[in-house]
Amino acid sequence: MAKPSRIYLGTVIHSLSLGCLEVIERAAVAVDKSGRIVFVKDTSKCATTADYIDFPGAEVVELGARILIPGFIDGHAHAPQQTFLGTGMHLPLLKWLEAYTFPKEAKFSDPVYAAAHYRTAVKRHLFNGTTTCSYFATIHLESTKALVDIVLELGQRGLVGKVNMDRNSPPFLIEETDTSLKDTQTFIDYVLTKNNPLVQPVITPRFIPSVTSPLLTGLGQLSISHTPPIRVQSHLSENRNEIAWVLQMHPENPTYTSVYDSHGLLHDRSYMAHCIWCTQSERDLLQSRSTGVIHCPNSNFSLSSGILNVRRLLREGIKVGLGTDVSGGYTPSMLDAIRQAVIASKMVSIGQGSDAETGNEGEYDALSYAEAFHLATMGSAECLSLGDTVGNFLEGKDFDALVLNLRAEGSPVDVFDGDSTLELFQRFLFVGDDRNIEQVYVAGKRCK
Ligand SMILES: Nc1nc2[nH]cnc2c(=O)[nH]1
Ligand SMILES: [Zn+2]
Repeated sequence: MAKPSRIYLGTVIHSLSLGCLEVIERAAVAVDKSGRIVFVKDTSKCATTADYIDFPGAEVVELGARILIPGFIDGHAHAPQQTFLGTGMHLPLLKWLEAYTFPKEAKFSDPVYAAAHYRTAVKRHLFNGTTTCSYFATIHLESTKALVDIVLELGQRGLVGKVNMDRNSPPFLIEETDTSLKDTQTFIDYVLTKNNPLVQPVITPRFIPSVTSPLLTGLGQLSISHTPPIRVQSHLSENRNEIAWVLQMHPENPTYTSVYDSHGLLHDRSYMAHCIWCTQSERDLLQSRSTGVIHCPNSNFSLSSGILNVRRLLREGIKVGLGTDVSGGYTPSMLDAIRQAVIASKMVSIGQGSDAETGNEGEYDALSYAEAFHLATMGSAECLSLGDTVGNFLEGKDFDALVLNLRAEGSPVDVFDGDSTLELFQRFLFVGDDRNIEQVYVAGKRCK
């Protein structure tokens, strides 16, 4: 057993599998000096206190009534888009990209501007309890390197992608095919040379309309030229006009999903945002490639894209995680993603005439709070190929954790006598905010 260097005493809640929460009212969580979890013990089952606190040199941290949960994992966010968060929400995807996104992202050609604004964005995610975030940057190499440096400096766990765009883009935000591929290679080398597991590169073609076939092919080859393959993230089947455009551009492919697949971009280290309108054959393809789906409900509502049937994906054995899609979604809060995922699933359920009262395991059953929490932690971890490292408090994983205080100064949550731990937890999920997230840890290091 590794030597505990710190032992947290408090209430633990984490997700072991979809819908299966473990609650330990009085737990001891031991963390070693490299930030790994040494053990999680239910102190009520220990014969003596020596079993969980008596370790030479270990600091004991008493959390009292505070609750310890795993950090949130945002499977899809655009770091430059924090600069126009909450604006342009009256437009659908393609118009929003033209009017808001592309002009704002062009400003990130300046690495100094980029560094200042990336710092604001990363802090905001971190302070909202996002311990791991999968970021899209922009097409700009130096600025994307700056994002990597900031993620490392602030202590977050980040998957970072230099965006590729070599067609159908405005003149102020487009690359040559060769430059795009070369810069992606340089970026990957830059991140891998850091030799820090907290930050990893992701191959990030923006979406099919923005990337030519030769570039997609080059990116697919680049991904599998590494062992294990470099992760791939993109957007898939988000908006119906986008899908029609892709099918018109790629008559050689039967579906949007098969365009990615035929360029070697779908594998078990790929994850695609949205996938709202994927047909059965596309879902079968995602499942057979073990590619994950990142559900971004706020964005799907805000850009009027559609409502994903998450239950169906889960029943079909497809990996599902949650994302904010800042700023298609108007908040970096994963608590909001949890809430909106629950509401989206209820809208699907109601639309199908499902009777929520029956509780039958149907194709359209809404998500429970425990299931939505699972998607925001373990679900995203599995999509991002981080399931063995983070997502819950199993021994040997990294201690990526949030300390919740429901009685914090200015808290939006009222606490009443007799509230059970699970009632308090549900209230945090639906009513709480960053004021309740008192402490944030990534690999054992405090970042808030
Ligand atoms: N939501 C969202 N969809 C996209 N599709 C292509 N680019 C984007 C983007 O920046 N946001
Ligand atoms: Zn997005």
